[in-house]
Amino acid sequence: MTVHHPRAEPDYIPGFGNHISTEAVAGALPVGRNAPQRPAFGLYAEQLSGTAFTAPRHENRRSWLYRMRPTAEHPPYAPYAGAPRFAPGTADRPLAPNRLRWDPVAAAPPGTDLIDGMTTMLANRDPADLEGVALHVYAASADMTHRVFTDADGELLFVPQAGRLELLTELGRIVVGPGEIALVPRGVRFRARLPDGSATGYVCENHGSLFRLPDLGPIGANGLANPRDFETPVAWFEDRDEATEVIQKFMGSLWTTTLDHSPLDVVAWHGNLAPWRYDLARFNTINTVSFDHPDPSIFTLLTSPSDVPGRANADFVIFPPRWMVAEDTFRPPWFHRNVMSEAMGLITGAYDAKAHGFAPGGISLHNLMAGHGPDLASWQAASAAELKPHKIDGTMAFMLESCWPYRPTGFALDHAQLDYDTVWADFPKARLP
Ligand SMILES: O=C(O)Cc1cc(O)ccc1O
Ligand SMILES: [Fe+2]
Repeated sequence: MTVHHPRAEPDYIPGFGNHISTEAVAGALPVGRNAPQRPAFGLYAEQLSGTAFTAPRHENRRSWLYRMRPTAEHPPYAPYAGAPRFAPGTADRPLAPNRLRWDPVAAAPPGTDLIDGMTTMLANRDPADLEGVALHVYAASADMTHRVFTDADGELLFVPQAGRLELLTELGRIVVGPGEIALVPRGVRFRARLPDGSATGYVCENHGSLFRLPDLGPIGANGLANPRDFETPVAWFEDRDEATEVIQKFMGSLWTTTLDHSPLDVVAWHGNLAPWRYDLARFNTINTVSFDHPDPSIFTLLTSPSDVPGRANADFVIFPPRWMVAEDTFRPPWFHRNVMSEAMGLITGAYDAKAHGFAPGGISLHNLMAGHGPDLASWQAASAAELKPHKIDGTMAFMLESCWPYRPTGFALDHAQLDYDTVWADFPKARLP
């Protein structure tokens, strides 16, 4: 399919991982081959690989880009001195087995763009391992104008909490707001504009195998996130011969170089490695209609498998509005200890296991084997509740669950809530007969 796109607003092509062909200028895409001797208009053909060349066909992801200048044409990168809270490395202190929770980060001072407004909170594994994830939060108040960002360390999953982001990427433009998510593949350059003047949210950075839709097993062929609800932008480019800084995250550090043009100059592309956005309201939530609280894997939207079957490098899980109907059941999340490590964020509303202290924009961390579950107030309320059908509404939380324990950054350790353990204090002792 070739999509021509003359309109000013971004346009999108539906489907997850599809093979797409899109050109912003008619005739820019070669027909029947990827690298003709002379691409149309003097464009440069460039392959962007998201998986190894030899990955099995069903996992193989790559796109061919037709651009005004090759990416290879750039001066050396030097260390970037800005964004002091972005990718500083995790704290060089023993990792305590404590549960941690954070309030939302403060609003951005004026003039803070998305990159300088990023704060890395949690990370596991080294990006060079090609495994693990990091969780960042952002608070931005200014557009990125003459600079772009690219992450060699992994794909970026944006989870806006307030304010929309317009992501102008090499492969097209995406507008994403609270209640939606967007993914920018590893290595794709982009800049972010703020249509609402400011924006806060989360970024899940995945160093491991690409996020994919989970297998559905006995659920069947449909359900959870359906492939057709993912939207990939059509080709778009800017022809701008102005100095443009490129900030790159590479092996856990930030680097900078400056081009004499915008690298968002991809006039056409084809392939199955591309950015996308997804509206969380499209998630087909499945849950019990009898009794007991199912494992939260029932809410998996995306999974990044590890080499161990069934043990995810990272699962991106959401807790959407839903009816609770279970009979003779303690309905909120149960008390548990998990071999997986759980980082959570809250986009809006309240989370049913935490009556107080977990605010939209906040984060909680329950690393492997940390005892956690409902706080005292939630436990009391749910233990006494009349079990009629009840709609949990106006809420959206997410979990980035990983088989690798998370390490907080120094900033995160220094800003954690001091009293989180007390939410599980003073549970009444069981009374035996
Ligand atoms: O800890 C949490 O709040 C996340 C979670 C939710 C749930 O419904 C079951 C298990 C679980 O870890
Ligand atoms: Fe949990």
